[in-house]
Amino acid sequence: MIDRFGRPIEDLRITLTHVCNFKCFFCHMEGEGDSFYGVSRQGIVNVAKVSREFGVRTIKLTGGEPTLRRDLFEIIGDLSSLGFEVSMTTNGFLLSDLAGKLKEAGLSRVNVSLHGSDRNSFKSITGVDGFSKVLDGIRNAISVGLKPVKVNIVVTKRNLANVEATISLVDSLGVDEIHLIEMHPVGLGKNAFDSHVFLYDLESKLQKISIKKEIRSKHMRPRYVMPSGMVIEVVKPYANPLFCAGCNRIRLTSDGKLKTCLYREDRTIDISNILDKGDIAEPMIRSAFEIAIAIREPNFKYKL
Ligand SMILES: Nc1nc2c(ncn2[C@@H]2O[C@H](COP(=O)(O)OP(=O)(O)OP(=O)(O)O)[C@@H](O)[C@H]2O)c(=O)[nH]1
Ligand code: SF4
Ligand code: SF4
Repeated sequence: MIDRFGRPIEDLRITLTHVCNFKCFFCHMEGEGDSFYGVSRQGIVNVAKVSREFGVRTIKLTGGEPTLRRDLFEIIGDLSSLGFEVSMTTNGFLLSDLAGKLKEAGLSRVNVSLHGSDRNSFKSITGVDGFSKVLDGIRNAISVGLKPVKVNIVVTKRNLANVEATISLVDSLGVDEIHLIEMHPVGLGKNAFDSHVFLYDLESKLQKISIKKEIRSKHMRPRYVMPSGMVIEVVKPYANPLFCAGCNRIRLTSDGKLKTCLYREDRTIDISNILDKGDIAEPMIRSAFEIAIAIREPNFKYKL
């Protein structure tokens, strides 16, 4: 089903928890408030089932750090048996132990964040001495057959100087794709732009060394195919009307709201009280989806 701006809803992004074992200075917590533990397993299943009727086919699990959610394997199992492609975005700290079990549970693919090319740069951004553990996690994700394995690099003034080294390192690990991400100036108050970097310069370098350019329908993201075959996707989500024009997602927040846009607190529908309430849950969730599609709009728009 499409919204008033011709955009289908195909992807459900679920915040499983706000708990995290890292302290990245740019963390936007999916633009949500302070609820720590996400909605119940049954509530998630109910929302997912209804979302299928509206066209959702893929589910992204996020946080906080989703691997800290105790019933993660059960939730992945439920969602993949409903026929969804289930992927997860993680900081990778626990992946060296968990990748095999996640794959067995039904996870298709994984995005792992790696914001530095060495122990110190990694620690200065995440607040945790976890560089080699995350590298092990990435290697393990590849070896158990999660595919594609993508690595997220949020580019800021703190790591700009070693982004190219991080890209080379990631390429040498055999990763399928990199997301080069422009920092969201969200939730950082008046310091929001202190560390912000535009990606134009990096992108023009990629353009020169790539062997092919593609545009992904999701968020109209440009993708550059490197000589090794690895793809680098440039994610410029802020003040980018093209990005919003290709937005195909809806969110379930950790406190049980359907959220139509990352940036819009006023475009949410609170379904926390009915999410797992037996027979009334599904019809009520269905109405919430209808409302969500009716009020959904691109956050950044061209003014013609
Ligand atoms: N504005 C905005 N930014 C988003 C949205 N979804 C993802 N992003 C940005 O994209 C980055 C990468 O997100 P991921 O969760 O790793 O991946 P994904 O965007 O779901 O994409 P795939 O896994 O490639 O399908 C995030 O850190 C955000 O900066 C969205 O709906 N709106
Ligand atoms: S790992 Fe993700 S959720 Fe955790 S602090 Fe960093 S950006 Fe936030
Ligand atoms: S409409 Fe909102 S959620 Fe969608 S891409 Fe734009 S800012 Fe992100």
